[in-house]
Amino acid sequence: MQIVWLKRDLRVHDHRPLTEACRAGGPVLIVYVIEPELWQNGDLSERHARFIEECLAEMQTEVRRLGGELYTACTGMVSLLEQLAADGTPLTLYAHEEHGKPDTFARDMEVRRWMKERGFAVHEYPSFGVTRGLRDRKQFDEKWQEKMQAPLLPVPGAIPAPPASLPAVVTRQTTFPKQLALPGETIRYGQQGGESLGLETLTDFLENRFYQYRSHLSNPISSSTSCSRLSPYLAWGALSFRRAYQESVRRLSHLPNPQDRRQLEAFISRLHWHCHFIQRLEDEPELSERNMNRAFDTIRTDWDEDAYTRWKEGRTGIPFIDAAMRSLHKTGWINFRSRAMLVSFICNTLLLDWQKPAQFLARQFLDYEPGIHYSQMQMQSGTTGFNTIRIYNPIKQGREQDPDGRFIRRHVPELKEFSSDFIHEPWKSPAFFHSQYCGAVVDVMDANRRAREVLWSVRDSEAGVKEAEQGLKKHASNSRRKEASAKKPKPAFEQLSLFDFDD
Ligand SMILES: Cc1cc2nc3c(=O)[nH]c(=O)nc-3n(C[C@H](O)[C@H](O)[C@H](O)COP(=O)(O)OP(=O)(O)OC[C@H]3O[C@@H](n4cnc5c(N)ncnc54)[C@H](O)[C@@H]3O)c2cc1C
Repeated sequence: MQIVWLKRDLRVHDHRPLTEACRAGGPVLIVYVIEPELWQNGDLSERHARFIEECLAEMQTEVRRLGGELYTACTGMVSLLEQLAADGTPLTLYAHEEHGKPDTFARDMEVRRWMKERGFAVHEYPSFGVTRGLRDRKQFDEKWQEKMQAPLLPVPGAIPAPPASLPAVVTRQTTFPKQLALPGETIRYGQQGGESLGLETLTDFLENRFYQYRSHLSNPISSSTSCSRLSPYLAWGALSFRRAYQESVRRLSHLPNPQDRRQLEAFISRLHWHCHFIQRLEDEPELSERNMNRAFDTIRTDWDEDAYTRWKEGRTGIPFIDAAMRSLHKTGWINFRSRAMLVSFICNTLLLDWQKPAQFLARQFLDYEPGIHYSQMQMQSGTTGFNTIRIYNPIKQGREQDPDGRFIRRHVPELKEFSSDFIHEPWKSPAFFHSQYCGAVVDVMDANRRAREVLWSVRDSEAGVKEAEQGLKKHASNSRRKEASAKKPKPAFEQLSLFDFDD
């Protein structure tokens, strides 16, 4: 029996495991395994499950049209394999590589061991531009290009029927069992899953929406349409990453206007970053559980549950922070700048450790992708030791990105009546005490000053510098390494310039 093990690849086009399993002949079992242990690991939530269900429902229709069947099974993967092989049926497994935290790595190793011990073959294929077992980070770009240039695979012409009898745990349902009791709520105004919506989003972006991509990247309102909004489709594999890249490059080749080209080039460079950051976690999955630069282990040892709760609930009393958090609750998406600012606030301004906030944000981001997420958490809280330390002033950010306070008024109704003069610092208004809005959890200027001292003293310490050199060697891009070796003067304690997002 050929088994196509679906993971973060919920589509039928450009799907190598599906293509190869169909070519091999014999019955094909296409299965999405809902592994309760992984779903309880703290990063996954109800909104992810809904999005996956929507992807699976559409995929099932397509698979049936081609003669096959799609199943789900709620159990551990090894347990499923045991049940499938119980009657002596030989198994062959086809899957994409998954780039996750130590738990998915451990699970994959267990599956491989189990299959090998029984003489069953496992065929694993790269998911996008990340290379498993990359020996030298300098080879990353070349290997990325190779993968991106490979031709797209068509949807199989026909999918062989599934085996006649299957264990009871395998079902045709594409919904998650209620008893999993996943954390979080469904999204009220979010994106929906499915391959056709992923493709539609790509086409719409490349035809109509990319013209202001770079210019509006950090605006909290206009970025929601000027950004591609491809992230959940890429994260759950409802859209082939290679296809997104190839179609973007094709579109670029037909753009004569340099201004338009710059916008689209900025987008394409982010597709490269996608894999660059995921490669970090692939090379060192423990980065989801500890500081990259261990010198930072000596700080952020105190915990403030009250401040953490207020941050999670969008009740810090800092309007731009609260608007970003509440918007994220409702939609499952905020732009890069807002994500970075939320992390800077909790981990730098309030000096709390990044791990609990990382898990909380993972559950909120519909596009949760472990490799990007944990690499960015470490970058934004300064714990890589080789990236610029970014300590945002959310009041200044609010004035710059939301000058008239439209975004704030939309998400923080307590401030609806405040004029633009006071919307970013409502406590300065004589009317503040009549409002229902909470007082600020911290004096941002004082707290940021303290954070700078603490973070830079660790970064500049002997241990901090030594660790940073190792991290740079192992994880930084070629351009970042060259930049460091050119011994540029250390950046001043300033806000990040708009496009200085390089690793
Ligand atoms: C703390 C933090 C956590 C993040 N967690 C995630 C996450 O879990 N999943 C995720 O997809 N992105 C994450 N990002 C990166 C980025 O914010 C989102 O990719 C982007 O906002 C998604 O919207 P979009 O698809 O419209 O992006 P666009 O700007 O249109 O970019 C297109 C694609 O490029 C990739 N990309 C864009 N920006 C980055 C970046 N800075 N680093 C790596 N890849 C990038 C994504 O795949 C994105 O879908 C995080 C950023 C921060 C600061």
